[in-house]
Amino acid sequence: MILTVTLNTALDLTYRVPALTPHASHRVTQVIERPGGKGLNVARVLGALGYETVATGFAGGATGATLRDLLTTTPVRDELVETAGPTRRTVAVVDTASGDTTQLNEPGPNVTAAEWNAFRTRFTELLDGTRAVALCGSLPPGIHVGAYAELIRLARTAGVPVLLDTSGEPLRRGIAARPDLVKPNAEELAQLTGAREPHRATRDARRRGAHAVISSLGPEGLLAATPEGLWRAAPPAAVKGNPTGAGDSAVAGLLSGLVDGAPWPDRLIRAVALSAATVLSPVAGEFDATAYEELLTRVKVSEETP
Ligand SMILES: O=P(O)(O)OC[C@@]1(O)O[C@H](CO)[C@@H](O)[C@@H]1O
Repeated sequence: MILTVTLNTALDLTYRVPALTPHASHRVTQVIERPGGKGLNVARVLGALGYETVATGFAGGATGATLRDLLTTTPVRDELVETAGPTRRTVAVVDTASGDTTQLNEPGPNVTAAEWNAFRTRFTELLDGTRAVALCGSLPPGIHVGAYAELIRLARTAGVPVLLDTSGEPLRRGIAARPDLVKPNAEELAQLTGAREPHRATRDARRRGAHAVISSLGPEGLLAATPEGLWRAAPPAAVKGNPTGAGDSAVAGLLSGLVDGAPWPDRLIRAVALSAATVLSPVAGEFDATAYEELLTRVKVSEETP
């Protein structure tokens, strides 16, 4: 079983408008509602690929109830812990004319110390029988910045490989707890290391404690610094669409490769193919299955000199 953690789950709304203009009023031509937050997207992609997947984190209020209702329509097992505060909403506004997406993320509920303790107990129980765990997304208010570092230590004690995908101070502290994998994007990596050049930033992030660092370079694919070598993986051509959730699908690809014991180049091919196939689908947490199968044969991986 693969476990995903989303401490700040979200009811994701995707709005499509003909053309987004600042200071103007818009008619929304399409509304899509999905259970979201980065870890839930990862879980939904893994579930669609046929992996037994469990999602934990927090959910509360009317938005939390809707999110949990929607989750029952997916293969993902719901192990979310109830909060008194309501789950946030996020809005992705897709501009049909330009193809660009604008993202608006609410901060999330104020999680209490008692709720955090209940979550930690559930997380520790779930680690028994878990083959890999992913910790994903922002922290809701009330959760301490070292929360991911704490969960990484619990996973490591239980002998479960752990992947971290977050940003800012939670990423800095999390890396120091020595996760097996981190997947920052180029901007998050630059903020963490102060280095803009991707090779330098990726190597620097590894020195801070992560066993392997997979940096997403947007349409240019992934750069991976691992104990076995340095690789670059890229899609055959840039894909146009909604990039929301592309990074989460890359995480799903990396986790599927990890639990299958696939070599690094294969893991990267899956991650890039899933990521591109997600850009081609209208919403995060879903992918174009036909494009995915085709991309698996066309993603290019090259070994780089350190
Ligand atoms: O505020 P966070 O947790 O960093 O990001 C939340 C979020 O924008 O990320 C996903 C795309 O990766 C969306 O589905 C989701 O709601």
